[in-house]
Amino acid sequence: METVTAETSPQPARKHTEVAVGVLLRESDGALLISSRPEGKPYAGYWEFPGGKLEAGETVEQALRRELIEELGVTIGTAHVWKVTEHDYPHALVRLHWCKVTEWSGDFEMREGQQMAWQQLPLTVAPVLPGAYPVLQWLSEERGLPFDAGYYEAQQPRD
Ligand SMILES: Nc1nc2c([nH]c(=O)n2[C@@H]2O[C@H](COP(=O)(O)OP(=O)(O)OP(=O)(O)O)[C@@H](O)[C@H]2O)c(=O)[nH]1
Repeated sequence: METVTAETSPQPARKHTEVAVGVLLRESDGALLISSRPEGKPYAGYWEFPGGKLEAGETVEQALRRELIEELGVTIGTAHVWKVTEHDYPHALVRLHWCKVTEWSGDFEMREGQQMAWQQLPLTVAPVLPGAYPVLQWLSEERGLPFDAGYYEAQQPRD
């Protein structure tokens, strides 16, 4: 009888987790809103763009609007998907739907005990979630700024 080992047995395809992410841009100076991941989540303390997973039946825009109310207390205006990326983490295979957001109302409140920062590029907060690097690269290119993934990699915690 053939022995099937963990290495040779077929792996079921991993299902994508769909995530809506907002790139909030401040009109006065083009700063980006970055927030830290709350305690209790994978990658707690890492900096990311605010957002979260789509719930059943939601569009990306609906999920993003809900998440930003839940996390930050602000209600966004219209949001359209700008880019879509994928990232394979040990805890999940995520598909990130990135939306630029220039209009919102309400005062920022850190409803999950996280921190937020308005930042120019390159970011000075660390560490940053690796799944956000492609967007940092595109935003840098739009602004005619260099992008160096090594700068962000060097700030990742080591085992
Ligand atoms: N919000 C956000 N998530 C990101 C970014 N980059 C990135 O790889 N992700 C990944 O996308 C997933 C988002 O899930 P989440 O845990 O923040 O979502 P959520 O708030 O709905 O979580 P929960 O319902 O499990 O509490 C995580 O696996 C996270 O690692 C980013 O810039 N922003």
